[in-house]
Amino acid sequence: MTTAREVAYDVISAVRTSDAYANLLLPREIVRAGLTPGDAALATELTYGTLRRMGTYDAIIASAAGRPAVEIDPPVLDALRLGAHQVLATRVPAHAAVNETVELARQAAGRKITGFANAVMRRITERDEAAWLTRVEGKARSDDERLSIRFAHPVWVIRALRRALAAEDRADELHDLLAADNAAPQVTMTALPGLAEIPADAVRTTQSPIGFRLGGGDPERTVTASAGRIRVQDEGSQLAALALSRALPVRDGERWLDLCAAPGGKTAVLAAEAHANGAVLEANELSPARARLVRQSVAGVPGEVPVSEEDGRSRAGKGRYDRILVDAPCTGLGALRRRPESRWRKTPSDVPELSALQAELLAAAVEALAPGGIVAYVTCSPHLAETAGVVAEVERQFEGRIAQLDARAVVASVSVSPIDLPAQTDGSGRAQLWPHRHGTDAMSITLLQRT
Ligand SMILES: C[S@@+](CC[C@H](N)C(=O)[O-])C[C@H]1O[C@@H](n2cnc3c(N)ncnc32)[C@H](O)[C@@H]1O
Repeated sequence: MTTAREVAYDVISAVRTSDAYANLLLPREIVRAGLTPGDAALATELTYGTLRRMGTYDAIIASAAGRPAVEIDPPVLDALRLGAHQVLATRVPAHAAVNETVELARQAAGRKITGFANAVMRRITERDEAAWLTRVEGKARSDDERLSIRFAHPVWVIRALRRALAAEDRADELHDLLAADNAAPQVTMTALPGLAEIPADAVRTTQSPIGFRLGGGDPERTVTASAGRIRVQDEGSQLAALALSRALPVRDGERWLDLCAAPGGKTAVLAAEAHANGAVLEANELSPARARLVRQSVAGVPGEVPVSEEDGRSRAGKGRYDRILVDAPCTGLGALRRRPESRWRKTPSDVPELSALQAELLAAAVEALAPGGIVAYVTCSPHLAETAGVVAEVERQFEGRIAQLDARAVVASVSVSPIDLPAQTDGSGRAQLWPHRHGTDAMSITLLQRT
């Protein structure tokens, strides 16, 4: 029988050895192991917690082992990371965590490693997390490196997040943001507008008018029972889709396009909004496998949403549209809570490549707008190169032909209760959502209108 710890270990190993995504692999492994709901929750906490805080644990393990983490045999290091997480951040009894870790290390690397694994784990149990942090932070060479160890974010990500907060004069919120990135997000759901009701016993979200959280029970069961009209979706994604559909009153017969649609969460909201307001929606997704997810996502909405499988840069110009969503491929630095390993995988060199593609997708969308049409440029990254930088470049390209709408005012008008969206120091209308401030992914929303 496979235990919760073994499932967590296998997923953590697969993330390292085969670039697996924990959020996709873990649910499959939980089913395969036949874990009870309690053990499934434990496996999830252990996997996500260990992967998120890996940088911190590596510094602690290195100190306890007296050698850099990179010099430890990787399968053994994975076991120690999982062990450190249990000892320092969960209520798993220390002796159980030590024994299990030594056993995992033995299975991975043989008997000869048990003495080492045992010694490192015992040393880790000698201090609590706060004492370890004080000790390992003392070795940092800069303030950013200290933050990097304490909050388990790479230094370049910390700098990018600080700059994005400073762009709205809120750099003092950096610690809150980094802490929020390390907490498990609550499961938020959406009832597609006009097609499903928010359950009476649910807690409504305070910003999105179509969002809620279940008081208890299984979200998947609610989704299935609704025939796809209730979906799991971050509240920020709900606001981003509504910012486009509700920016201006909808005229009958408007044509809408979702240019980078998969897996289709925002497509489903747009499809429901289009259906309710007499507009027609088309969707597009480059990856055929992911385009299938988009088709599934709109299955619960009456009417047809054709889904093409093309490069958005050439697809956009095949029509004239009144509203286009460009929810562009991005670094995902705004969704670190959800994808625990991603912060360690992304590199600064991903940014220029992605921002070049983002600018091309946005330019193609602007080109395809009918007069008066609007494009919502959305990223689940707050990195300024992917947000303000891309928009500034496209504004230069289309000078005199596009105007920026006040996305902050639109999001505020959609929001159920007052929402804290400070002005951007660049004077733009961009709305930036944050995990620590809004409880959402860090979505950036810009609205551009063709004049
Ligand atoms: C951020 S995701 C979109 C999320 C989606 N809007 C949702 O809410 O579920 C970006 C998508 O763009 C797709 N993509 C990447 N390059 C593309 C391109 N050149 N043209 C169209 N889609 C692209 C990716 O496969 C990915 O599915």
